Amino acid sequence: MRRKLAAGNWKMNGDAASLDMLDALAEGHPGGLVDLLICPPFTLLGAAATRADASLIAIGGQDCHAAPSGAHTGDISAAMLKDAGARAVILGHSERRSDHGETNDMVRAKAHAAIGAGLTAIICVGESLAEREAGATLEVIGAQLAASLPDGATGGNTVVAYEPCWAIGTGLTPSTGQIGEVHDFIRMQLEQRLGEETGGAVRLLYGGSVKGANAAEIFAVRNVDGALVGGASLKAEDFSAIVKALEAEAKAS
Ligand SMILES: O=C[C@H](O)COP(=O)(O)O
Repeated sequence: MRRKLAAGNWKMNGDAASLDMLDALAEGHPGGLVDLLICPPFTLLGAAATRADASLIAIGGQDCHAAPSGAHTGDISAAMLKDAGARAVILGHSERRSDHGETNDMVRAKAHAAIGAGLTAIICVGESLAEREAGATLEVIGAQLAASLPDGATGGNTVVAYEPCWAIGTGLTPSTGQIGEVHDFIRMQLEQRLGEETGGAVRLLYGGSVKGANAAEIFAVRNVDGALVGGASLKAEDFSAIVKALEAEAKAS
């Protein structure tokens, strides 16, 4: 049985006052029915980890460098994330792929660094609108997954997030049928590559305009084990509505 995971990606948002949401989130969800992860910007990571220390909320980074240390101005290593209190790191988000030209090979190298440092690697994949309209979604996702997935991936060290680029921050979401098709496909690819047991243990998150209003129907889709949430993870109230829907699904399944 895969534990469900609600992960929040604050992207380039938030300041010290934003950390108050961690207290509210912990207070609203004390039971540990699902896993909770918040990924603030690097500047808030240490403070967030300290603030969340007494709660069941894990803190994660939004990126790391593939090298363990060295002359890489402006970058952060996986070990530095770990040292600051992170337990996971998002890798290959479409905004990193488009803003910074990150390739599948780079994502895979970063994932090896993350796992080596004891972090869970959250590998993001997703098609553009043009790719979906061209009927190439599964081909694109399959290629990204094959080349980005780290060697030695397990349910313990790797999570895969499906985030269609056209659904991120737009208010648009794929139909539940479209989400199910991609998640079933990713599950099949994972089982083929890692074996049924290990491939079946890797959690699959959906990301892209998840809100309290659409969370329940998305979480009911087979092979959706939770969400990677952007905008709606900044406020405790918004994120909590999503977590409640995931808790309800966890209870039902
Ligand atoms: O990492 C999160 C995703 O990019 C989703 O962002 P969003 O919930 O603001 O659409």
